[in-house]
Amino acid sequence: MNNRVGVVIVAAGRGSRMGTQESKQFLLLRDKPIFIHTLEIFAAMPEVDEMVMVTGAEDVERCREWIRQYQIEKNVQVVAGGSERQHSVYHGLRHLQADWVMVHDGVRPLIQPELVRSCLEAAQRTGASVAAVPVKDTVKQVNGDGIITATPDRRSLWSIQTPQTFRLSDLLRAYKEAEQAGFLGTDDSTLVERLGIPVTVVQGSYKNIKITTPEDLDMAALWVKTEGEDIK
Ligand SMILES: Nc1ccn([C@@H]2O[C@H](COP(=O)(O)OP(=O)(O)OP(=O)(O)O)[C@@H](O)[C@H]2O)c(=O)n1
Ligand SMILES: C[C@](O)(CO)[C@H](O)COP(=O)(O)O
Repeated sequence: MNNRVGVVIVAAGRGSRMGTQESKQFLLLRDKPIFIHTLEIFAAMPEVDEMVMVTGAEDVERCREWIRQYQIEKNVQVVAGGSERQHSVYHGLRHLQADWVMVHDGVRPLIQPELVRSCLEAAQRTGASVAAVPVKDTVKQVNGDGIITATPDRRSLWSIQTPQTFRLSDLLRAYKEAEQAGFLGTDDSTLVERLGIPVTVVQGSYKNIKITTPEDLDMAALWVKTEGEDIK
């Protein structure tokens, strides 16, 4: 069966909104670097056949060392990324031979294996999937003068997370076409949507946060799995 699953973990950003000197993916969450929590979840899953981690060129060696130190269960290729998330993902994809690819942010360490499995199952059933949660707040569109111009119907709005799961061939084509068109998106799905491929939304978790600003790290520290205690 052609169902081999590859995972690309992107962790090549600078974390400018976190405001720390150290890139946020290397900050300690409880006792270990954020990205190690993320790798451990995917590496422990039998469904995952290949793993690639993308990081800054200057961080490749220390990431390999951390991966050895924390005895990550699977072989993880560590490769250099680019100046935008989109470039980093594209670099990572080129190192996979799998049939399916799950792209996940290294700074979403609270991902749970059950959600990863739901995303994979949905993608293999429908062709493509993203994890997402319904928006809880009222969302406004605001113009450059700070004036509200529209209030979209919240019932159709979802906050998009990762994992984002696709056929590797579709995602490579989406990335190639976006690059040729000079199109830059903030997630992987946007590039696949441009090809007219339907993408299924999988109900994610409000705890699957992207650690972006300092208060996110505080929340994650409260929620992170500790000995004998689950974060669900
Ligand atoms: N050139 C980049 C930019 C981002 N990412 C990764 O994409 C994920 C989501 O990006 P974001 O939270 O925006 O991270 P940063 O770009 O690091 O944050 P900021 O925008 O605050 O600088 C992170 O795991 C980040 O490391 C990446 O691999 N390569
Ligand atoms: C892919 C993503 O996690 C979906 O929410 C997100 O778009 C990437 O982070 P950024 O802050 O938009 O760069």
